Amino acid sequence: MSQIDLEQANLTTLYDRLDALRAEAARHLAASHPAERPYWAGEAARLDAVADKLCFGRVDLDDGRRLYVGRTGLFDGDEPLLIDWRAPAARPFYTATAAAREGVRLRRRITTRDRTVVDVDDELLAVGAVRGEELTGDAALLAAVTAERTEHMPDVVTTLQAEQDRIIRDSYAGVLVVQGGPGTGKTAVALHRVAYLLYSHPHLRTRGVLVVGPSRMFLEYIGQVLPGLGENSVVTATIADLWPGVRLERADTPDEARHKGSGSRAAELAAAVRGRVRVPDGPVEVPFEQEILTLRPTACRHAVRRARETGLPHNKARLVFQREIVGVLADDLAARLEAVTLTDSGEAIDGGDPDGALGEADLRALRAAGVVVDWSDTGPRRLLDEVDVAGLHGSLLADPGVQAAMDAIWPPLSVTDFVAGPFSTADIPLLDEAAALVDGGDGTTYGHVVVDEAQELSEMAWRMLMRRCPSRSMTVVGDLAQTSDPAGATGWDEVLRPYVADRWRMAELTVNYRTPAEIMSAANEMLVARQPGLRPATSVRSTGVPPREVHAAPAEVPGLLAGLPGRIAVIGPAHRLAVLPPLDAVPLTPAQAKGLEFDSVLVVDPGAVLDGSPRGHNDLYVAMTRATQSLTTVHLTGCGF
Ligand SMILES: Nc1ncnc2c1ncn2[C@@H]1O[C@H](COP(=O)(O)OP(=O)(O)OP(=O)(O)O)[C@@H](O)[C@H]1O
Repeated sequence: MSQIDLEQANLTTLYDRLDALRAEAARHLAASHPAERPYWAGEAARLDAVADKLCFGRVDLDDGRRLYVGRTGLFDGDEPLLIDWRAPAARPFYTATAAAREGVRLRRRITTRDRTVVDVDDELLAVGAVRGEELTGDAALLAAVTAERTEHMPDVVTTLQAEQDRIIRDSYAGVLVVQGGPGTGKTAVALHRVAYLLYSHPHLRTRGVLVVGPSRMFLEYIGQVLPGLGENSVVTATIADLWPGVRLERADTPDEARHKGSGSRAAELAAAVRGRVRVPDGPVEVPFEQEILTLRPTACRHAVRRARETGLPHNKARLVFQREIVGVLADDLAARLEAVTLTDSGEAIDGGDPDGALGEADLRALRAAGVVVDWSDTGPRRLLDEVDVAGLHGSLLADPGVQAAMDAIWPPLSVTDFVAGPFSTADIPLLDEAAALVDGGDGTTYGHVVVDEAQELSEMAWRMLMRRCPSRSMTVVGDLAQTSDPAGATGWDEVLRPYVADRWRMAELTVNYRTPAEIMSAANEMLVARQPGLRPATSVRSTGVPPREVHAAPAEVPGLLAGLPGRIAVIGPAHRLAVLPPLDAVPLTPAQAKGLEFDSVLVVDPGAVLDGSPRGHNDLYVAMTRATQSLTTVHLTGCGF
């Protein structure tokens, strides 16, 4: 029996088992109690998702055991048929090398199409040269990285590399920063890490995981990775998506973006909200029913202090303030009601009975104030018991005159009192900050947050994300050399320290799986000239084809696309893209191209990209490093720029 036949027999057993589980899930879905159906629907979707490339690896161990590794765990009774790639037992499949074998004698990569084994690729680790921590599975990896790109990012679970695996399985606690050059798999690693964390920390399924990306297009591009790994419960969003319902109608200048993104806006907003509480200089007269009550500044100050001590957002602390003020007014009112009825010496006046019982007028006043009066009780008594006082509080609170007096001191506020439209993206964190100060926001939080292209986030955007992640369990993915937002990050420590002190750690990725060496070297040369000290990532392959540089009129650009391989992007400043004729390619600005990749890339007017913003060199670097096969830079001619 050939090795392929042998693996085919095993694969058939695995699919039989999977089919049995799918049939069981379908049966439960049809027959179970409605409350249980969402679970079975999720399980059925998960089992469907893992069916493609169900099993992709095998390790033979020194102790004679043979383990198959795949997208999910499958068992025959207690006997493991297939180990989930996230299980500890599967780890050596990714990390074992000839130098550190971890008990692995042989690693086999199994390539399947539909339910058929088409290839097996063996690495014998027990013998052979010791090469340190080399890339594993070269043939499978090269096939993966040279494959033509589609509009969706593929998962790379079959060819994860050791340096990536270490990051994926890193501890859940604290903030892990994954820094690495373009194409080093930061996004891929972050998404596989989410799948791993959901597997190893099931409580995250209820607490939720949020993945934040730079654009909707990017989120669509990565959108199939987690479902393909059987994980359907993760929320993906841009910063703007986290504040739904706002129309983004303006673009900021770099200076405006920097200003709006600066952390000092937080203190300013806090001061502005605080400043809306105004204690009066002198006594305030408060009309209530037939009475004019008095509020003194000391009482107001005391109430304000009590409200502030709670630390609640403005509109919630307002209720505490009101309770305090109403307490003061109620005392004032009670004293007056008593005074109407009895003098200090206990004499009845103003219609009261000599025995101290209430007169008709008093009873009417009390009833108007919402105080419950026991009509059968005519003997002397304290006028207001606890129930009366509560009733009085309610009446005072509901009274428009009292409300107006309190609102003049501690008004109800709304977010738009502080951040006004038309809004830009940089206003979103300001709106969120204002909401946190005014009413506490919607309070949605997650158990783990992944931030992709994290170098782009302003200090205000970080505040917004930290509010959604009280556990501070985060995976932060980025490349400081690709920062293009004027308010973006220049160092991870300065970004994270305010929130987690030194509870953050950095892992680096060093191998570029996307961009061939020839393109990478041109991009690095361009960047290093403007930003010395950059440590370029090593490309995993070279194509022998250097980037092309051409001069062409806009009308000639479509002709430049002819013969380019695969999916093509044309990347340039918006006003340059606007002068091009319709193209059979995806037109993108460098900001829109963030995180995406294409087989072929045409960068239009690199000079204009460089001059387009203070971080133009980072934009050009991003544009050049999107290509997996071919890069052309086009200097536009004949259009009077
Ligand atoms: N282990 C791997 N096996 C196969 N392909 C891989 C592997 N790691 C990464 N890749 C591929 O390399 C490409 C780049 O990955 P990814 O987009 O995650 O990089 P990145 O570091 O986020 O890039 P950038 O910062 O430039 O956006 C993707 O096509 C990804 O599928």
